[in-house]
Amino acid sequence: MKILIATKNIGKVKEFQSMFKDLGIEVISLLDIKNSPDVEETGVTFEENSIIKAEAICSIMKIPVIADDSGLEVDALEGRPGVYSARYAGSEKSDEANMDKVLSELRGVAEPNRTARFVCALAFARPDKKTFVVRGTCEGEILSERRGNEGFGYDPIFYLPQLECSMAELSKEEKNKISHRAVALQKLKDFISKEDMLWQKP
Ligand SMILES: O=c1nc[nH]c2c1ncn2[C@H]1C[C@H](O)[C@@H](COP(=O)(O)OP(=O)(O)OP(=O)(O)O)O1
Ligand SMILES: [Mg+2]
Repeated sequence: MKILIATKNIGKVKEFQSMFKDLGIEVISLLDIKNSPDVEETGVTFEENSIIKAEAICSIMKIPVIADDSGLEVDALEGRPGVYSARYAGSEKSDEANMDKVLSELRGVAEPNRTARFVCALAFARPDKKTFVVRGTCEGEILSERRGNEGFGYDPIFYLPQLECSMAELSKEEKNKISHRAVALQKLKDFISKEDMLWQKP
């Protein structure tokens, strides 16, 4: 079985591949499809954007699609960069420039006020069915400099107090146990298996 993830972010694709491996499900993405469209993220919430991306690609491809809209919410910045996380420092979508911008905006902010969370909305769109959307979060703090080389995006500046390391210091397997994406995907799996049980009722 194959599932299409409506994303062009290689970091997300690798995490989904790893998280679906145990189910024997092969993950493909928009990076495997020639001339796949860029869907504009016009929503104001993660949920809205994930639904827009999933439904746009589902209506073109006519197969079930999962889309991920995710980002970083920093409390001292009133929730920014939020849904603008990917384009925070400009439309060219640079992880390095985005991290630099958050670090400089938080310069001088003391540790107890550097709380933040990663948020992930996953929308599951299917032809002729109602789209289902879930949210997962992961709480942490913003470091004052980068730590670690794993993961992608804002991982090097995101500190996990319980684990006493940054998200970029975790292996892929460790990140996929605790991340916002893993929490959301578990909710989606629960939904899909419940639905399966309903179908199987005599
Ligand atoms: O686990 C994560 N670890 C670190 N950073 C993360 C993570 N998850 C999302 N992020 C950041 C990356 C990007 O700045 C934004 C997502 O933006 P978002 O529009 O959902 O994704 P994207 O434009 O890279 O790819 P696409 O829209 O094709 O799925 O949040
Ligand atoms: Mg995007």
